[in-house]
Amino acid sequence: MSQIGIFYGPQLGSVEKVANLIAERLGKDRVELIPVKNCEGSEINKYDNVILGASTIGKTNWDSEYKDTDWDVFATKLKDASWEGKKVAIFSLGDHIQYPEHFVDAIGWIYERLEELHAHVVGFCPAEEYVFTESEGVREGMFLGLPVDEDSEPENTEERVNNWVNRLINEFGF
Ligand SMILES: Cc1cc2nc3c(=O)[nH]c(=O)nc-3n(C[C@H](O)[C@H](O)[C@H](O)COP(=O)(O)O)c2cc1C
Repeated sequence: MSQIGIFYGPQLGSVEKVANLIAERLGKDRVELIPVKNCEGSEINKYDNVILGASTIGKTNWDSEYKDTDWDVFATKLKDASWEGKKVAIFSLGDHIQYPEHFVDAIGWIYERLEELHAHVVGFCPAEEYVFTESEGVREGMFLGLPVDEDSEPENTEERVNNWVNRLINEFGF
């Protein structure tokens, strides 16, 4: 059994690229990559530690019946997993130039759901390392996960991922 499941969506874009980079840095022997499309929440139970990766796309409403993105559906299935004893980390792709007032809001949307489920979330990042106006992903000066901006500052992605993974290795307890 792999120890870490990286559940990510959508496929074929920047989220998938960053999911792969995180998997490489963690070491592919301890990681499995799972697209959230058509995935059941109970799949999460197979892993000791979990990473959830999403893009932030406008005003998606993950609570509604309206099913638009892979995450609209999967977010409603997080409650089907057992979160006890697991550690979970979040990353989101966003664009701090085009969407400075909603930068990586998806981090906040996912965090709120995990909070309701009493999941143990790790992998926070200092907000001062980013330029943006507002984000639902920030509390008390920290992003509640890793923001990555492949649209407007891709040159920072590798270093951001490396630093985050180094912290995660500690926080996951390897
Ligand atoms: C319609 C649309 C809305 C977006 N809204 C936001 C947003 O509110 N906040 C943000 O940080 N990025 C926003 N973005 C930027 C995307 O999150 C970014 O391009 C991301 O890398 C897309 O991931 P993907 O290539 O895996 O699809 C938006 C992009 C699009 C196309």
